[in-house]
Amino acid sequence: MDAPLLKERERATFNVTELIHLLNGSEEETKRRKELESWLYNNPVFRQDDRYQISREEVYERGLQKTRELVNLCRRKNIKFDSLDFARLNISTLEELPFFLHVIMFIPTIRGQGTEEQKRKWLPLAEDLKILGTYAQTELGHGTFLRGLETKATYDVSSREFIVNSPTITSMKWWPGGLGKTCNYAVIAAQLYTKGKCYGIHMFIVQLRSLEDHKPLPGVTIGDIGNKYGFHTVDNGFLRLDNVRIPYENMLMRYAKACDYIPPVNPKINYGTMTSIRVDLVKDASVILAAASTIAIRYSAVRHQTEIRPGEEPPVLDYITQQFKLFPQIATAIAFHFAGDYMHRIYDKVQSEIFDGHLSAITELHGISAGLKAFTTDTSIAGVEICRRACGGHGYSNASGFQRFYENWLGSATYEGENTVMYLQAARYLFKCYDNPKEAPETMSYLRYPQNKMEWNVKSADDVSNYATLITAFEQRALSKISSTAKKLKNLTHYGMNRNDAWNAASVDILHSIKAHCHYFIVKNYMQSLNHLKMSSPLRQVMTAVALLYANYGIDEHAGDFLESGFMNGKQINLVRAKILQLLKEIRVNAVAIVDSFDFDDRFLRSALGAYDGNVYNRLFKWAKLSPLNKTEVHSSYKYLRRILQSKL
Ligand SMILES: CCCCCCCC/C=C\CCCC(=O)SCCNC(=O)CCNC(=O)[C@H](O)C(C)(C)COP(=O)(O)OP(=O)(O)OC[C@H]1O[C@@H](n2cnc3c(N)ncnc32)[C@H](O)[C@@H]1OP(=O)(O)O
Ligand SMILES: Cc1cc2nc3c(=O)[nH]c(=O)nc-3n(C[C@H](O)[C@H](O)[C@H](O)COP(=O)(O)OP(=O)(O)OC[C@H]3O[C@@H](n4cnc5c(N)ncnc54)[C@H](O)[C@@H]3O)c2cc1C
Repeated sequence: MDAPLLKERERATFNVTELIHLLNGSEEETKRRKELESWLYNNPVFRQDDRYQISREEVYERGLQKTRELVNLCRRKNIKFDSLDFARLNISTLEELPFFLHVIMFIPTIRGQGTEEQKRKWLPLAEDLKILGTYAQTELGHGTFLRGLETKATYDVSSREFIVNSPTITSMKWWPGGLGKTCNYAVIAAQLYTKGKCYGIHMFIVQLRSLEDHKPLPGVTIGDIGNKYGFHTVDNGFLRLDNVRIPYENMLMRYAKACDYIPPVNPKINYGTMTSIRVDLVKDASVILAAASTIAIRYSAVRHQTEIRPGEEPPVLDYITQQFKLFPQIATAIAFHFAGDYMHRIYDKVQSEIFDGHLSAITELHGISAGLKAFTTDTSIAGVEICRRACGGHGYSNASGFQRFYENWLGSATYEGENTVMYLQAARYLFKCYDNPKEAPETMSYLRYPQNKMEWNVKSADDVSNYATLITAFEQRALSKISSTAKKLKNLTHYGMNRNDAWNAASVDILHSIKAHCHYFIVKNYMQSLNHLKMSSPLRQVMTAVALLYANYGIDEHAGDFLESGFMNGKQINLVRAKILQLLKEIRVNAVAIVDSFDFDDRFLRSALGAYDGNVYNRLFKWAKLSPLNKTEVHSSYKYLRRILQSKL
């Protein structure tokens, strides 16, 4: 163990194990998670970290090898795909496997939208991996605008079949994970046509490849869409269907019937699978940012550079600017951890209502999950990059471990709902509640009260250490944005603009409003979660400092909003900034211990900079020697170099 990290750990003022169990939910949860991880990481197939030295094809092949090992493990240990245990295993693999769409979207869509008969037929096949499916909704021409999707499923009454067709090049399915080479089935989103009338998007189970030799079936043109920023193990694919016939029973009909069409009670119930992933992405944002913070903090405690006082080369973690970069990332990761817990609670509650036939809450769930998905993924993507940059040159090396997180996580601003679109969807719900405050859910209860002007009763740095005053600050900032935007929308329509054009004209203000609302919700949920949790006083002192940092940092980051709302003045902003510096100093002694509490296995981080023992430089050198260029002392391309060296200019 590198001495600096040892010293850092000895200085901690709280019990790391207590925080590990708190973040995991309990000691039993911690034990179970570590047991699952050990099964995974003790398998050499999962220890391959030479992924940047092999080709895309080899990376894909490794992905299938890992899939095989994961599936065998699940079978040996009787771990079901819809279990919490599998979810833990999945995040430990960073869900990079070619078949993960099968688990996170194909099966859930059948489970959520199939009739009992359809579930009896398809779920055993899917859960036993007799078939491998993906979720094929996005097309070359449309990903966001689902009502604009062009794939057609036309009901042929005479044969009791659907004819599924890609009428144009833009109607080709494009992006679905595992579609290119892995999956032999898909749930296809298509416009349902019956008796000459279009009834909108419905989901259809379509076989794409032979179960005998995996060759594409007649009428199916299919393949990989090529290299991307990340998810190199995943064969995101394209699919063109040329009048492929499927049985009537292959349309998922829990909520709608095709023959003599019966519409779903709420047409958006077909969008339910996307909502479930958005809910997961909130917690994933916490995991990704916590992993990046772990790497950056441990490295910053080991990396000594330049001088504060002559003759002393301190760990870069002693620089206040380094603390100002990194400690808010730790705080954000914990804030999003609690937001993810909240999202899962709400999701489970609404899901049980839906299964009882009450669909009213799906709009609220959509409004909340769309906003938090956008807010937490945007923020965590930026946070990972802050962590990487804080590690200087070695942060730029693949040996740092950042690229694996960053390249996969970058996509979260786009997949499962492009973030701007998700913000605007959440805003649509927020402004509806603003106009009808009595219908506002608990997360928007502040809209119910008269918007009386308030001033922040803050006179000293101590006042910005009070959860209630901080929550009020974020509430007033959000209210100020929402009410001024609502006024703008009203004026636009008052002077003759129609509602849609007014919405578009005010959409930048609308974006600011929903982001302010999400920020308020995260702060409030974070602080209320800590208040409800039992913990020792040393740990509560640390967690309080981190939560206060999250809130005060948020005020400083958006000071203009808080001043514009008239709720705060310049003097109070300076009190906030003073508080931030005081909190950085307070957190410094525990920084390494806090990231130790995230409890990431080195084999998950795969980082020469963030390994638990802090043995950075030997790990960097060992990693560099793996470079394919170092297989020989003189590279075979020397022949070109020699000509360059011998050529005359
Ligand atoms: C690295 C570690 C972790 C990695 C983890 C990786 C996991 C995932 C990785 C990859 C998988 C990615 C899979 C995909 O990307 S699948 C495809 C995702 N696609 C989308 O999300 C499409 C986004 N577009 C839409 O959802 C819709 O087009 C829309 C933007 C919502 C608009 O829909 P529409 O035009 O029909 O609706 P309107 O705007 O006219 O009206 C909105 C009303 O509908 C209600 N609504 C909309 N969506 C929903 C929903 N999902 N649930 C419930 N209700 C919904 C909305 O509330 C409005 O209701 P109102 O009452 O106001 O009319
Ligand atoms: C890694 C990855 C994996 C994926 N996996 C799958 C999968 O398994 N299955 C699947 O079906 N799809 C998948 N997708 C596709 C993904 O869901 C879509 O790319 C996503 O929904 C965005 O749609 P789009 O590409 O059409 O973007 P667009 O909507 O075309 O976005 C382009 C720009 O237009 C803006 N814009 C669009 N509409 C509006 C609006 N109404 N108001 C304001 N601005 C707007 C957006 O903000 C954005 O800036 C995946 C994508 C990625 C990157």
